[in-house]
Amino acid sequence: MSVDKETVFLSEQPVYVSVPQQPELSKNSTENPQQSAEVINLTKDDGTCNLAKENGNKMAISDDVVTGSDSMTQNQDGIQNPKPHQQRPSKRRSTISGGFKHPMFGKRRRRANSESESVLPTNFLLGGNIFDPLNLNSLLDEEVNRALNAETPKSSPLPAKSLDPVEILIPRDITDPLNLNGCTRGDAGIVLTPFKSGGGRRRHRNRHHGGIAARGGVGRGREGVVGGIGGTGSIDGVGGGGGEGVAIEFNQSERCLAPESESTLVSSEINLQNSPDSSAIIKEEATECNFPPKQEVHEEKDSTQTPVTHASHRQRKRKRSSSRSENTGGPCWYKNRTSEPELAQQHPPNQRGQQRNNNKPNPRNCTQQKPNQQHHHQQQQKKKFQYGNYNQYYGYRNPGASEDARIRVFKPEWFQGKEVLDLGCNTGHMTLTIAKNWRPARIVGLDIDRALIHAAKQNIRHYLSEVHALQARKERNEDEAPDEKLETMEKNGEEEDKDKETQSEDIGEKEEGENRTDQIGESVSSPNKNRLFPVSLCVSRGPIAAPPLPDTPTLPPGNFPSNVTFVRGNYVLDSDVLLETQREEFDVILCLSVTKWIHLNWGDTGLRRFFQRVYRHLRPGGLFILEPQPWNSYSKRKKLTEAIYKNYFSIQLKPEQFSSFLTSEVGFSSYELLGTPNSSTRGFQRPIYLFHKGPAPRK
Ligand SMILES: C[S@@+](CC[C@H](N)C(=O)[O-])C[C@H]1O[C@@H](n2cnc3c(N)ncnc32)[C@H](O)[C@@H]1O
Repeated sequence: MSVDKETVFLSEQPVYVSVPQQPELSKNSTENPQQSAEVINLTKDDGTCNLAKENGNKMAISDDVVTGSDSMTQNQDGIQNPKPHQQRPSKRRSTISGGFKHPMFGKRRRRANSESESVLPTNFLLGGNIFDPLNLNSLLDEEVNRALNAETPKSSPLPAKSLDPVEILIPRDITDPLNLNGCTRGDAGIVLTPFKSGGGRRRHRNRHHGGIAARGGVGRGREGVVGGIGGTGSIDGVGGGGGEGVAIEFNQSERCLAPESESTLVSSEINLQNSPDSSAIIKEEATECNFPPKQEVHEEKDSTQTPVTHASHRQRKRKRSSSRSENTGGPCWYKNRTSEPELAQQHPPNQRGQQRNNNKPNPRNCTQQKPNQQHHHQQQQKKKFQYGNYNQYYGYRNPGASEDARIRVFKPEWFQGKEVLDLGCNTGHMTLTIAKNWRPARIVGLDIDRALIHAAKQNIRHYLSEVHALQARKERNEDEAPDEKLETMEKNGEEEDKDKETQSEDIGEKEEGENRTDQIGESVSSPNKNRLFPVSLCVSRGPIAAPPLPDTPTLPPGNFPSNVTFVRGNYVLDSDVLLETQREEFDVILCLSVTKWIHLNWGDTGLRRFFQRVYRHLRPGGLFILEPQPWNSYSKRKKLTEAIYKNYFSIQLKPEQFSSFLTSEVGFSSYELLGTPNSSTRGFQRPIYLFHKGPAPRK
């Protein structure tokens, strides 16, 4: 309750009120608790007002303090206290404007119905009283508040302050807090909960990480098989010295999608949750040629559109920080959560994070790692990517899921209707782009890393969903009744006109207008509107599952996705003898940014064998597309494993000698430089060569 605002002095004389400055008030009120106490007593604990009882009906109500020599006395401390005054009840008091007039005193308004006596409220909350029912005075000043509310009526207690932090939900896009513009820009609909990192709203691991794995998480049941593409041909080589040395079996039909279940979930985690380590290393790799550090990507992609491993900047950041919190002894719940330990083990914290941790022992650490354990951990971590098997490779290579610039130096006719092998396909984005856009009769993505192959298989569905969306749009345009078509055209025209007024004349303008109309049609007026997953559900439930893969027999051969297969295997054979068994099988073989890893892991011998196998694997007239990493990029990776270290120092066949080796020793008839495609990360800007295998010799 407030002293200054509600000070009530009882006097025989009318009291006049002035308004002194606030600081004095607060001083008085705090320095003279006695005075306050008297005033506080005006309201009983039970909330009833005692004025009438104690002082009859004589009182003055001041908005501040009663002043005037006759109205002030000095107390023992020399502080002026107002003299008690008797007051004539009927005389209207002069108060400052807005001051409270006690309904019982002063000039009363005549009531129409004199029978009904006014009934004063007796119960107040939050420190309020009859003079300041809402306890607004407490807002005036911290000190005043403290003094005034030192004691409040029992019936009107102050609320106990909650110790729980207030949860604040911050929309990703402040200009579109409800994400009405669509679930674009990554996980735009996800809100942050700054205080409750451990609880509250948490990212659901299988829902909205964008991309296929997330969709896979939503999908149920067994997926269809991607056309029996494994086919009849055979890459019957035997797994080589590195990796798991598993033979590549092309004889069986390869199931392109694992049954949707745990494996899908694991995959999504691998790609979207637990990849900080990988990204850190890729980043290093991209910068290892003395290039400036990679630009951070701020563009966020539609979460429903972002395939696995096209992790957005924000996702990566989050991952990095989650990894960091783990490294720095984050809360124990992380490790205790079911399924997390396995993942944590799969993707151990990055080295830098651990070093940070070494310096600052964290008392919250659940289990402190011993130094040699940590060393082991680091070794494990390094081994993890010893083949360049980064699981966020494309996120860094093509930030924001942008187009892979390398595709521009390729010609569609090299692939159309051809049999293609993509060596070291990683999560399959290049493979899938070619499969979808250029319709090779068959394209096989091969990688040594099982998890990457699994992710690549999941990514088929993502690319397929794009195809479906395109088809749906086409169908809709065809289905549209003439009237509707006209309407749409009118709408288009209106939009374009508006655009023209406000935008500069550029060619993208019209396309944008059309797109928007498409989207409007899709979500509002289209008969097929239910094909589009509503934005609100995207936000609340995560993106819709990508379409399941169709059954092979229903698809014509060469059509996407029946033309694509992913296979796990090591392309480096165990011995040269095995080369003899290699049959011609492909028209085109891609080897993009793989040679360094072959070279480091298997040395010159392994790389030579690798090239020999490629040559033998190609049909006459075949093409070998090669993007080698430069020699100066090798040194940073030389300490990954002992074998790599040894190999690094024994390498004689440097990348700049590859072309002459391939033509003079392996047998390629000619080669050409296709170009050095631009990359936002200069470390990825590498020359790409095309080697020709000569035609079959005439018999
Ligand atoms: C740096 S990534 C390049 C990815 C892809 N070719 C591109 O540039 O778009 C290298 C890939 O080669 C794979 N790899 C390394 N050694 C391999 C081998 N012996 N056999 C098959 N794949 C291998 C790695 O797992 C990794 O995914």
